Amino acid sequence: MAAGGSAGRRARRIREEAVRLQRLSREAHRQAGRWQAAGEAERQVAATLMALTATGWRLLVDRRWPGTPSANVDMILIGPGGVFVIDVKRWREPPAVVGGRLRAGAEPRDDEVRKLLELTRIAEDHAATLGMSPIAVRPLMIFAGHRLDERVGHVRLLGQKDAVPALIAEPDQVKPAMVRAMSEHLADCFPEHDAASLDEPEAPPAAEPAEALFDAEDVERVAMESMLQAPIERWMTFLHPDQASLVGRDWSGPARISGPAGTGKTVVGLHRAAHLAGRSRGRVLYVTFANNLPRVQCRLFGTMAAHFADRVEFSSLHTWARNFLESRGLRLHLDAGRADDAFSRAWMTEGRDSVLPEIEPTPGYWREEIDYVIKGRGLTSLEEYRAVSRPGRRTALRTEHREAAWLLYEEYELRLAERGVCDFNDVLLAAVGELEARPAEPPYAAVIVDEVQDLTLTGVRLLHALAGDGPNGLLLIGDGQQAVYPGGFRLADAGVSLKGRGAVLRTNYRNAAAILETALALVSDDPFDDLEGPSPDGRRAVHATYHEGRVLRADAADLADHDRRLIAAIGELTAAPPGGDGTSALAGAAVLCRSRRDIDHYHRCLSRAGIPVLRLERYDGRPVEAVKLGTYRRAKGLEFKQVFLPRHDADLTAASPADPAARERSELARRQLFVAMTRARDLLWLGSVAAPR
Ligand SMILES: Nc1ncnc2c1ncn2[C@@H]1O[C@H](COP(=O)(O)OP(=O)(O)OP(=O)(O)O)[C@@H](O)[C@H]1O
Repeated sequence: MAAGGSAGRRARRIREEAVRLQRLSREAHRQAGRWQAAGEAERQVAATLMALTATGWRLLVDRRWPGTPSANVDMILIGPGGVFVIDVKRWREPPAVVGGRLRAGAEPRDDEVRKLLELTRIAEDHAATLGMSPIAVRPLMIFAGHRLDERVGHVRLLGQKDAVPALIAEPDQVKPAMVRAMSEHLADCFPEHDAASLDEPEAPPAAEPAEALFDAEDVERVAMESMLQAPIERWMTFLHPDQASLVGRDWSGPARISGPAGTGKTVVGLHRAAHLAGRSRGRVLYVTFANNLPRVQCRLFGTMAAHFADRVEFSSLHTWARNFLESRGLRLHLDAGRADDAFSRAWMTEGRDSVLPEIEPTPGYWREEIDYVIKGRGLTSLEEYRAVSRPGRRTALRTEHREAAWLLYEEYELRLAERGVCDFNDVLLAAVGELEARPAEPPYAAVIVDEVQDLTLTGVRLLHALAGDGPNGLLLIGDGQQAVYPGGFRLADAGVSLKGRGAVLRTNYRNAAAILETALALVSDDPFDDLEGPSPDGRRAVHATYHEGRVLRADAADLADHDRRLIAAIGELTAAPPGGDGTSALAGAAVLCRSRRDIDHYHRCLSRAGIPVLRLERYDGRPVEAVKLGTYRRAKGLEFKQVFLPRHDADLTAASPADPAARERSELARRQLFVAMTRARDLLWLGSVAAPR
């Protein structure tokens, strides 16, 4: 059957549905005549909304405001699009939003907005006990006799005729069973208001309204628009009650959410960003270390809370710092390539022939010492460096090693200066300095930091300076077991005091049980640093919820055999039937590699086999008919249905306990592999090449 034929049928169905809804609203208006206490405006609005009950919505009318003797809430509407706390207005003057404030003609109506927000908060708290995220509970004012579709802050303002089309256009977020459970729950929490209820005994039917309560064409238009849109990724309205309570919790100062991989930390962070945006006038900053993650998170956030999309800023830490400096007229010449060159030269003159190779011959180790310990902590003198403890680094350094590392650092700085360039740490250090001298204006209402374990101490200091110690200002989300960079600090070093404001999530929602077990077994003996203190080993209490899935191992004789098997395994996906969103299984697949060299190699292999590839640098979370390709580090915070890890064990060497630097290296390699493994939901493919005899 031609596509046009089925689209035509769907369009006809939409038109019939719109006309049916309109007919139902007239019917409902007659029934609303029984609702004696209400005025005609409420009756008309109730009738308008009652038409939606034919499509799975439920309407509670004139309910008591819990805890008050006589205050009421006009309506609560519960449906696939969420929960709406509704205030009906009958203003003679047209409503208008001027300078972000609601007015009736010239008169400000801030109190009415405030009252509705207060009521919405109560509804949020009640909805959260069933696990509904506060962002799915929305305040709505409906204006009888006026046409508009605007917002004042979090509150949506709709004309009576605009309400049904707008509500139908809301993406489906709540399943029918949950609509039923939620409406029964809210009906208990908001009891019927004294005399008035839709179930009152029969009264004379109200006269037919002079004109239709809404236009069938409007409903038809939005339904058509949503049909034509790309499939909207389902987002989560329902959280586990533990997660929901974290989203709405009031913290008196900086707080932390931790928990093993896949336990919904980011989901809580995103819902909390929306929640805080709804409760404050300022902007919320959502920061991560990785460069590509903000793009993915921003898109996800846009689908789950479009009404706050312009209030939450997603950025990587370095991009934020550079933009901030630029906004202050400060331009640093960041050049990672020339900084690498400066370090290589410094190593030749001050490192290679020093005492440092006794401890660790690879220059990369000492570059990390500078990046994460010396500059990463913002140390400014050898005295400080001599005294500092180095959490996360296993190798103990004696005084002569610290002196040699400091000399190497000074040489590196000199070479950077000669070249007129700076490195990433310089950007953060400059931003901290600038922020301390002249605080951000306007300040953010809140700063949420995801994957905090990958930041340096300077990075955390910067964000702490930005958010301050105020209530709900700073939220740090992360998991030390997933650190893919060498550590180097504790939160206390950054002056961040959590004072018990922390929560640990323990239910994994992402990985099939077999995948989670394999990943946890890899790191179970490795101690790790969790920003607040060390953890003696990697065994952690975590419950799997998702059981369908498997781990496939391909033990190949040589690299050519290995790569053939990889391509064959990916090829099988292309043969699988398309998923519900119409994309093939390829869209959910990722090949993750240990190094950039491997990336180039596998890009060539995949392309030669005719398999489309999308590099993670360009991925924004949208389903694309291509295998995603990137390093373990780039895959931080992401997830895929199928994850392929070619030559996954090539870096996993057994380190002798007598060689702490080698131990540190192999622990880091295992943590990175652990992160890559825990990106997989349903299938984890582990390729190995047998060692030559
Ligand atoms: N209450 C829940 N019910 C069902 N699925 C959930 C729930 N909470 C989170 N998820 C899903 O679990 C997956 C992992 O969530 P998320 O990415 O937030 O975890 P995370 O702890 O940040 O993971 P990581 O630390 O590994 O990056 C996502 O697909 C998310 O949609």
